[in-house]
Amino acid sequence: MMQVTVIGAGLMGHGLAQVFAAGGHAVSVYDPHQPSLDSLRDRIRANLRDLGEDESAADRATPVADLAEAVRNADFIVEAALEDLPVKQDLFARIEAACPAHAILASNTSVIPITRIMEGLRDRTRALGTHWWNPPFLVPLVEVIGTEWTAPEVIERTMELHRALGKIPVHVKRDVPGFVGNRLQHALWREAISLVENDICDAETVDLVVKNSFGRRLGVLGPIENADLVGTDLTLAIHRTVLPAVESRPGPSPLLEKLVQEGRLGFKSGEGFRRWTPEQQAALRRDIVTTLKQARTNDAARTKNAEGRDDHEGEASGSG
Ligand SMILES: NC(=O)c1ccc[n+]([C@@H]2O[C@H](COP(=O)([O-])OP(=O)(O)OC[C@H]3O[C@@H](n4cnc5c(N)ncnc54)[C@H](O)[C@@H]3O)[C@@H](O)[C@H]2O)c1
Repeated sequence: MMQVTVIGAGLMGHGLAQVFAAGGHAVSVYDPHQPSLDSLRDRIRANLRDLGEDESAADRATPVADLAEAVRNADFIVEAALEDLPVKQDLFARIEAACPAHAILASNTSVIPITRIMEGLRDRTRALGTHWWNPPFLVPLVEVIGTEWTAPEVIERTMELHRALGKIPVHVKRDVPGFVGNRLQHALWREAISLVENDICDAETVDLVVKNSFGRRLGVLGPIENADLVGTDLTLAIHRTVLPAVESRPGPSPLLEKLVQEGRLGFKSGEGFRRWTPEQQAALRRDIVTTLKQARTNDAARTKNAEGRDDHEGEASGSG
């Protein structure tokens, strides 16, 4: 078991601390905002209760108000503070000055290149990105992003650490903005917003289309699998017609800029592209958690079935 430090006790930080603690690690959590530290264990306990898991894992997460103390004995440090480059650069400089020489340093940034965050460090071979998804205890993927300086064994040890937690770590070979997941996700959002901006359909229709068509399959059929399934020849024919027509603007949509200028910020103001009552917001949040929990149950059942098949095959070949 390792000594893990999580920097930032917000939405992602408390969830990461929960997963490491549930995995048996001792976890220190640093945040400069004392109320976030005070509520840390209660938030983790509430999540574990909701998942039907052992709440005592929360006791392995220790809030620490001093950064140097939080990282002093760490083997693995992951930062989940604000999505702000100077804040992250400053944090890693202070972390490097106080942590052991063997500790691995990771950032959970959503889209900022890891190279930019880690460029000022003395030892950049032990620094990398680990990009989790919200909620961290229900979404399995963690993108592990190396820079040109990251040592291969640091990538491998980080992949192994997350695999042992039951996560699905993937190695992103080049440190590009948005890594893999957010590039794919925001390519879709760009087109979604463009369809509304160009009055091809309304905002509600975009969501209805995605949720009731290819969105239904996405959990079991990735885009590359799908291209192979229908055939690369059909995919090529479709791309020749569709790609010249889809949005290719290199910056944000003017419609998105306008919404933000007008204070139409989505859930937090009650209106964004669409209007949202508090009841609708609560219902959507509930649906997300219910669906993700169901997906987790399905994953566990699939793994159990696969193990059962392996045992059976083993028996069959053994007796054959
Ligand atoms: N929210 C998501 O879905 C999501 C998913 C993946 C990655 N991320 C990334 O994870 C990071 C955290 O996001 P979040 O959604 O948890 O944000 P959040 O606002 O919920 O939490 C950020 C926390 O950082 C703390 N903080 C502020 N300044 C700090 C400092 N100098 N040192 C340490 N902690 C500090 C704040 O007090 C707060 O508790 C961001 O980089 C974000 O882009 C977010």
